Amino acid sequence: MIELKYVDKRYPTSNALLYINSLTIETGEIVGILGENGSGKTTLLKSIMGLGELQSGEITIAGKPVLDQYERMAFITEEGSFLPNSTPLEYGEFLAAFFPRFDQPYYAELLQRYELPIRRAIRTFSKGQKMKLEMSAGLAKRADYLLMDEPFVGKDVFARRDSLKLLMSGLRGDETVLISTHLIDEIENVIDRAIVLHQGLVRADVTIDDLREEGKSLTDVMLEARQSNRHYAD
Ligand SMILES: Nc1ncnc2c1ncn2[C@@H]1O[C@H](COP(=O)(O)OP(=O)(O)OP(=O)(O)O)[C@@H](O)[C@H]1O
Repeated sequence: MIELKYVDKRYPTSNALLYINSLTIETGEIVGILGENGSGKTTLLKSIMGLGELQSGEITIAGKPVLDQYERMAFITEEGSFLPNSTPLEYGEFLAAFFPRFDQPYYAELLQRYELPIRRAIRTFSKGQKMKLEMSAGLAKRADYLLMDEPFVGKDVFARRDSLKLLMSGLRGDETVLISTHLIDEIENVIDRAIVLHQGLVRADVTIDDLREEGKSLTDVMLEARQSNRHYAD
């Protein structure tokens, strides 16, 4: 379970803020973090990962501070956490040294499944190949908490479907997953719950089951979140 209480995050060089009074993500939930550019998605994921200091508030993972749970977490971002001059093989060795749970046979299996050249420097990979590598590494960490920041951005529709399939087929099923994305249509059938941020505040928090019962789509929720902001701003 991920719990945020009175989280206040600001940057010294901008007016941007993230403020979350109370938010609980249950174990095993797959949650979409949605919102316009600059709404705070990355800031939220980074804060949960313990990257950057909070002004106030507390974030716990299974009741413990984030930094105590680091080896149970994987952060998958478009920027990539790999070492560009290394090869996938070297990167795997590096990860195995740092993450006791790192599953090298599974990593090798994923690299093979995605036909990645294991002995070539990662910097020479295409964007799609880098993302597949990043996801393979993230999944092979056998993490309990997977945080993914815009994993599908900049990819053509086929690469996006591939990435989504890779993600879903690689899960054990009991992981807690947070995915920030702008791809509402792609994600709707994958997530259990959607959290919509706007200007650093949670504007909507809905389960997909409830949405379906109400006959609404995620696009409707996004629009409502934006309109509620207009009233708020007025
Ligand atoms: N290091 C930083 N220093 C100053 N301001 C920052 C920093 N990082 C983010 N911000 C600001 O915080 C706000 C939220 O940014 P964030 O990257 O969390 O948004 P996002 O929802 O992930 O956006 P996008 O969809 O464009 O990736 C923005 O106004 C951004 O300019």
